[in-house]
Amino acid sequence: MTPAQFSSAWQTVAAARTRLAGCRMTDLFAADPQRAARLTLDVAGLHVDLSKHLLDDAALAALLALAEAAELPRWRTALFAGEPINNSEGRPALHTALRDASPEPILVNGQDIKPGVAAMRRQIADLADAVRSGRRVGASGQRFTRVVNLGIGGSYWGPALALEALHELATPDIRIDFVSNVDPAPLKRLLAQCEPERTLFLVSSKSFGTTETLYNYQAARAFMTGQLAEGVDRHFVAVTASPDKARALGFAHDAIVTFPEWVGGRYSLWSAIGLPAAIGLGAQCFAQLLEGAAAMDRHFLSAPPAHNLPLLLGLLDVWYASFWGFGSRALLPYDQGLRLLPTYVQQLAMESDGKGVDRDGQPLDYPTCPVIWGGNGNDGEHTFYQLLHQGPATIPAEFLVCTRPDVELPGHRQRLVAQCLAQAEALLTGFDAPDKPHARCPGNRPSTMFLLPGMTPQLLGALLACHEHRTFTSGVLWRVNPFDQFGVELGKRLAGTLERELGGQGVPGAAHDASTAALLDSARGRLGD
Ligand SMILES: O=P(O)(O)OC[C@H]1O[C@](O)(CO)[C@@H](O)[C@@H]1O
Repeated sequence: MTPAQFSSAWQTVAAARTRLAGCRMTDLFAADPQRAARLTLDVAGLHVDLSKHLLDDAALAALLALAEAAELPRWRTALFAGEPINNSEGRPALHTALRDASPEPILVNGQDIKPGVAAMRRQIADLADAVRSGRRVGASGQRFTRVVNLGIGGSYWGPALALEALHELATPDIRIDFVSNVDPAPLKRLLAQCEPERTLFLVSSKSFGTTETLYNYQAARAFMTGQLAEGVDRHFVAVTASPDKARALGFAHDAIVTFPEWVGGRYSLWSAIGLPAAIGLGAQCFAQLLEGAAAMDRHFLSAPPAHNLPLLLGLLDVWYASFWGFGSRALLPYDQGLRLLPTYVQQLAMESDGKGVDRDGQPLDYPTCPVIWGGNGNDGEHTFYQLLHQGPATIPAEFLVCTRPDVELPGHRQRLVAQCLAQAEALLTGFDAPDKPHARCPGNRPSTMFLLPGMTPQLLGALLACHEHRTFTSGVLWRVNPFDQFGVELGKRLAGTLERELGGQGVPGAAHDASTAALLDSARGRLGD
């Protein structure tokens, strides 16, 4: 791609946007009876309707041309081949290799990584089986009935989401808990409830340098040391890409499960970070999750662009954020088990594409990642949908509902599906009330609809991989590096300084703005009480 080609393709999309300024989606449907069918895809078990979007064929063609001009096919090949596309950190982003069952080698620095991946998968399966079967027990010989994952961000959301989404498949014999943040209350409450002899802690951190996780580890370790006469080590396993740091904290070689540095934190569910899910759901179920993701990988690699689900979703994300100026996107699962999906995607998309400079550090002159937000769709109807329907801003919505047989509580699922479909219809068609402006819904608000036939490990894997690849697609079009996250570092550094100051230590060179200095003084007095 030359900058001129890219810029010309960008201008063509901008012109399409200008042309569609007053377009009504209902007119697009009226002009093309096949629109719904043409813009609905069935991929890896996901049935996805993309027809309710502010997009006609010419605009779609312009977006597809922009993807070509941004060299999306070349970047996609580079992603899967393990090229160091995370250029600021000089490494590949090979989450796809974690679920690739093909025999072809993938070389990183001249070495085939596949045997290492296979060994990690065996280690995950062995540990999960050992805990579930009671082969691995605590210091007093008792089976583990509770596993506590200490980890945050990517070392938390993925396994927590998988366990909630697939709760029907989880063993009732082992309770899996997560403690992520450094707020003392959740860990204290959990420690008060747990039976130390039957509790296993997983200390999950790619870097093994994340303060929240290390604080929680130290507290949990101190608690267990006070409770058990001996054998505390048997109750802690480190899951990390930095085994040296775990060893430095006293973890023995056989108490460390490692995964490769080239797995990004927010892409790490498929690695040993998925261990809580493998223990709760079983190794076979975990393997099926990876199979589903691999099916989406194959689709993303091989489907023609106009029928490629993650690619089209990524294009729509760019279309709305950069060309229409829509500043947020709502994820609305009508499924209690997918309660954490918006948060998971929030980290995935916002930490990946929330950038203001391109891969080479040059400032961008267009908006990139919108704010991703959302929550359970049915609860949302009674909480924030008012703003979706009548607020002044357009917020593209993404609905998801499972259409499995209505047998759990007769009538409930049918009603749930009806409500989900109704909201998308209402956003599209709106409601005219000439004499009552406060009752008028403008409509013409875009949405995507995902129908899933149920919730299985394969479907969940495909869904999450779809979000990964759409995030990658939009990142390529925005020309950002989706695999670093330097923006989170500044706050961590400042917190280190403030923490020492709150503790009464002087920090040479520390200087604060007047507001922070005053707050520091107030807080210092109160913390000391
Ligand atoms: O797994 P780690 O290294 O503890 O990091 C936790 C999270 O912190 C982040 O680095 C952001 O601070 C995320 O990218 C990551 O998922």
